[in-house]
Amino acid sequence: MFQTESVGGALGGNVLAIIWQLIARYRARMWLAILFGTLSALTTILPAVGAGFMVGALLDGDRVTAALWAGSMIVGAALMIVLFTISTSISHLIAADVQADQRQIIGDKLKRVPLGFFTRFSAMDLRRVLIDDVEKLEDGVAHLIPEITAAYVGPVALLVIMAAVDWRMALAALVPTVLGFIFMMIVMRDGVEVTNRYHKLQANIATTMGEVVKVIPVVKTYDNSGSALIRAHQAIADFQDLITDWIDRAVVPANWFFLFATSNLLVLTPLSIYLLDIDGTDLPTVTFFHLAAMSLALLIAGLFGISNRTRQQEGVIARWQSLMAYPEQEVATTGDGPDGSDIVFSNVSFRYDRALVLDDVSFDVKAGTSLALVGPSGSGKTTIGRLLARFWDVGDGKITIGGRDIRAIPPHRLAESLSFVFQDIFLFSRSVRDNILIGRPDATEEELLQAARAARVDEFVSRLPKGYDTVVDGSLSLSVGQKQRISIARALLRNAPILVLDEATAYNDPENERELQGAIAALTAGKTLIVIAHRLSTIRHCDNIIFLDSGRIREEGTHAQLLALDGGYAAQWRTHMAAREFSLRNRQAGGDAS
Ligand SMILES: Nc1ncnc2c1ncn2[C@@H]1O[C@H](COP(=O)(O)OP(=O)(O)OP(=O)(O)O)[C@@H](O)[C@H]1O
Repeated sequence: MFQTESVGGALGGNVLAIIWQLIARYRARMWLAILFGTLSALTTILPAVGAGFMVGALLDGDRVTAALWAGSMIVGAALMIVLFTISTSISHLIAADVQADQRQIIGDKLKRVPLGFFTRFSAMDLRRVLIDDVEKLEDGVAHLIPEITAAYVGPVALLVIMAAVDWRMALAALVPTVLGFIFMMIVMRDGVEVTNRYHKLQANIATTMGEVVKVIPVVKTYDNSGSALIRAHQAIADFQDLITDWIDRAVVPANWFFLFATSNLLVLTPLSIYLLDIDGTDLPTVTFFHLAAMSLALLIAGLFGISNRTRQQEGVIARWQSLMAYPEQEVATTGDGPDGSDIVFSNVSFRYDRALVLDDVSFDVKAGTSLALVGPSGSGKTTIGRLLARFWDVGDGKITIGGRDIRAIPPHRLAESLSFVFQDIFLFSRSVRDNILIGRPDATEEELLQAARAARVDEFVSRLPKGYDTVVDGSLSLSVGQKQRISIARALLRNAPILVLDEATAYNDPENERELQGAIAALTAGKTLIVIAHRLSTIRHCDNIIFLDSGRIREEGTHAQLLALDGGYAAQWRTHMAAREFSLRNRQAGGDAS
C-alpha cells in the first residue's frame, strides 16, 4: 500500500502549500474565488451593523428608517450567500480541472514506472489513489483554499470594526473564543494523533474488506470463515476500540471548543449592561456587539473545521506524493531494436528490497536455442524472466538481446522481440477475439484463427454463444486451462523471436496437455526460448538447463550432463520421477477399479 504516515507526518501544515502548487495553472481564477469568498465573509458584519442602526432608529421613533435597516440586514445576508455561491462555483470548476489534471499526472506516472510496480501494488491501492483520493481532493481545492483566506480575514476584519467601535466589548467578545482555542490546542494535541489513527484504521478496514470479498470463494471452499476472516474482525475490533478513545480525545474536546467559542455572550452581556449604566454606551451599540459577537464565534469555529479537513487532505497528498516518488524507469525513446535474438545475462545481481534475489548470474542463450530455468521455489526463476522484459532493471551487471543492452532498446522495439506466457493470465472484459488480438492487433482473420486453432482455443470457442465475439466477463466462466490457451494463442499470434514460458502448461488437464505441448512446440520452433518450469519432463529436451538455488547458478548443462553430475538437478529429477510414477500408479488403480 502507498505510504500515508511518514510522508503525511512530514507534511504537517504544508498540505495547503502543496495543493496551492497543484492549482498553479488556475491561480488567477482561484484568486477570484478567494476574493468573492473573502467579500462573503466580510458581509457577515452587515446584519450586525443593520441591527444596531435599526434599534437606533426605533429608539428615535423613526419606524421607516428602522424598516429600511431591517431590510438591509436581509440584503446583507442574501449578499453573503450570493458572494459565497460565486466563490464556490468558481472553485468547483477549478477543482474539476485539477482532478482531471491529477488523473492525467497519475496516469503519466504509471506509464513511467517499471512494469514491476504493478506486481507490488494491488488494483485496490491504485484505485484508491486514482479514484478515491482524486475525489477527496475536491474538498481541498474547491473549499479549503478559497475558504481559508475568508476564514482568517473575516474574523480579523470583524474584530477591527468591533474594536474601532468599542475596544472593551470587542475584547469581551474575543476572550472566551481565544480561551476556547487555547483549550482546544492543549487538549487536541492528543486528538491529532488519535484522529490520524482513526483515518488510518478506517482505511485499513476498507483494504481488509476488499480482501475479504476476494477470498470469499477460498473461505467457502474450506469452510474456514473463523480463521480466514480474523484480519477483518481484527480491523473492525481495532476500529471499535479506537472509536471510544477518539470520541474522548478528539470529538468531546472539539465540542468543548464550540462551547467556549460561542459562549462569549456570557462575558459580553454583563459587560454591556454595566457599560450601559456607567458611561453612556447606547443600546444600538450593544445590539451590534451581540450580533457581531455571535458572527465572530461562528467564523472562528469555521477555522476549527478547516484545520480538521486540512488533516484529512494530508492522507490524500501523502499517498499521491508516495506514488510520485516511486522510482521511474529510464527508457530510450530512439534507437535500434535488438540485432538478433541472442540473450546474454552478464553478472546480473538484483534485489527487490534488501535481500539479494539474483547473485552474479551469467548465462547466454544463443538465437534459436532453448534454456530451461529450474530450481526450488523462490530461487529466482520468474525474476530472471521479468528482468528480461524490464519489469525492473538489474542492480548490477547487464542483460543484452542481440548484443544490445535492453536498457538502450526503445520499449516498443523490446516488446516486439519478446512474447510471454505468464503464470497469471489477464483477460480483458472484451471479446475472445480482442483478447487474442492483443498479441498483434493488425493480424488478419486467417492468422487469428490459425493461432487459435494451434492453441486449441477454437474447440471451446465454437461452443460459446457468440463464438469469438463472446465477451470475456463475469458471466462467462472459462476454466484456467481455457484462459491459458487464449494466452498461448496471443503469444502465437505475436510470433516474436524470443519466447518466455512461465509454467505455461501447469494448469492444463492431462488430456489437453499433450495437444497443448504440440502447440507450444509449433510456437517455439525456431525461437529463442526460455522456459521457467517445475515439471521437469517438459524441459528435458532443452538445449541447456540452469539449476538455480537462492539466486545463484549452481549447475548448468544438458539434461544428461546434469543427471551425470548427480547434484541438485538430479535430486529434483528423481523426486519428479517418483511423483510421476506415484500419480501414474494411482491413475491405473483408478482405471482398474472402474
Ligand atoms: N515483487 C516482489 N517483491 C519482493 N520480493 C519478490 C517479488 N517477487 C518475488 N520476490 C522474491 O524474490 C525471490 C525469488 O522469487 P521468484 O518468483 O523469482 O522465484 P521462483 O524461483 O520463480 O519461485 P516459484 O517457483 O515459486 O515461482 C523470492 O524470495 C520471492 O519472495
